[in-house]
Amino acid sequence: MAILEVKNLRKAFGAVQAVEEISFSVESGEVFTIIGPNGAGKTTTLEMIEGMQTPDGGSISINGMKWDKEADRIKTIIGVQPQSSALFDLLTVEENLDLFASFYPRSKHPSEVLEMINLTDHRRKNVKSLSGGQRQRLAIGLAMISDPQIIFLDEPTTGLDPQARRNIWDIVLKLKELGKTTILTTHYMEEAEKLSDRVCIVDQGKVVTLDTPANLIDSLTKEREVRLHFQDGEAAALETEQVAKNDATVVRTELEGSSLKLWSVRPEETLYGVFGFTKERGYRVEQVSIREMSLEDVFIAFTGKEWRD
Ligand SMILES: Nc1ncnc2c1ncn2[C@@H]1O[C@H](COP(=O)(O)OP(=O)(O)OP(=O)(O)O)[C@@H](O)[C@H]1O
Repeated sequence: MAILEVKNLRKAFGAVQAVEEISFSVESGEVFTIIGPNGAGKTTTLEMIEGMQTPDGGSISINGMKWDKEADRIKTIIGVQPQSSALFDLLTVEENLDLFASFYPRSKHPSEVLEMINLTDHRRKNVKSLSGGQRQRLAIGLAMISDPQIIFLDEPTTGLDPQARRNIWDIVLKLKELGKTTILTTHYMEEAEKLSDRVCIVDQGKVVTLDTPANLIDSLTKEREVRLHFQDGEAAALETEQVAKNDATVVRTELEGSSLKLWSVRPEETLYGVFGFTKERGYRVEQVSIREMSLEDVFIAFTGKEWRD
């Protein structure tokens, strides 16, 4: 069942069309990730769904409810961690959670949230003494305190080191186990690929593609890059390139010194052929790799833009 439905969403700031045409629906229990270049309209889209910006056009339905009619009820089922969170620096972690819990008629017990965000041992620390990753985990905890069904996380891992990022991934996975729906934006492809049930790529205020990470990767060309490095130098690589060029599975080749790159539609078959030849000649190949396509390749293919990490 779709818990969130967004149709033909539009928003301009003066002459800037931040969101031009965004439509998607999110199923209950999904981790749904929006990625896109800087200024693509991700935050504006999230803020409209969260009720913080009014769309110029289009519709938003959250569990069948609309902002103009049932704002109070919508607020009880969503939790928001904005890109820059306002935490009370002079209060402790636990006091921040207690305070936010007091805003809601029903909330989770702060100790339960502390466990989920792995801050139980730090609960008596002042927020100002927390690390960046701990602050971000607390911000997510505050979004979770009302036990919402849908949680919005806007770039929760930006600027964090790899370990702190992984700690946040653990929280997203725990939320999924609890059957919550998570709407995420991120600048890290690895994160989108690892956590998301579906990924929506937006560019210039429009959805350019939307599917599971695996389907998006499969939708790319079937060519894979095969790399070989020859111990016997350039001549061996050159000779092998000539043979590979006549192989029907090889689409194109590139030679760089003793390294040979082959783009193949059936890498395994290509390698059988190549190794048949190198064995016959007694050439030694010291490194072989097949580069798999990633979400980053999908991003580049659909937006024509390089990804920045
Ligand atoms: N309040 C505002 N006033 C004027 N322009 C705005 C405002 N908010 C966003 N914009 C513009 O709208 C466009 C989309 O911005 P938005 O923040 O939604 O993009 P984003 O995809 O979230 O970018 P980033 O990845 O950098 O966070 C940008 O050109 C931005 O400068």
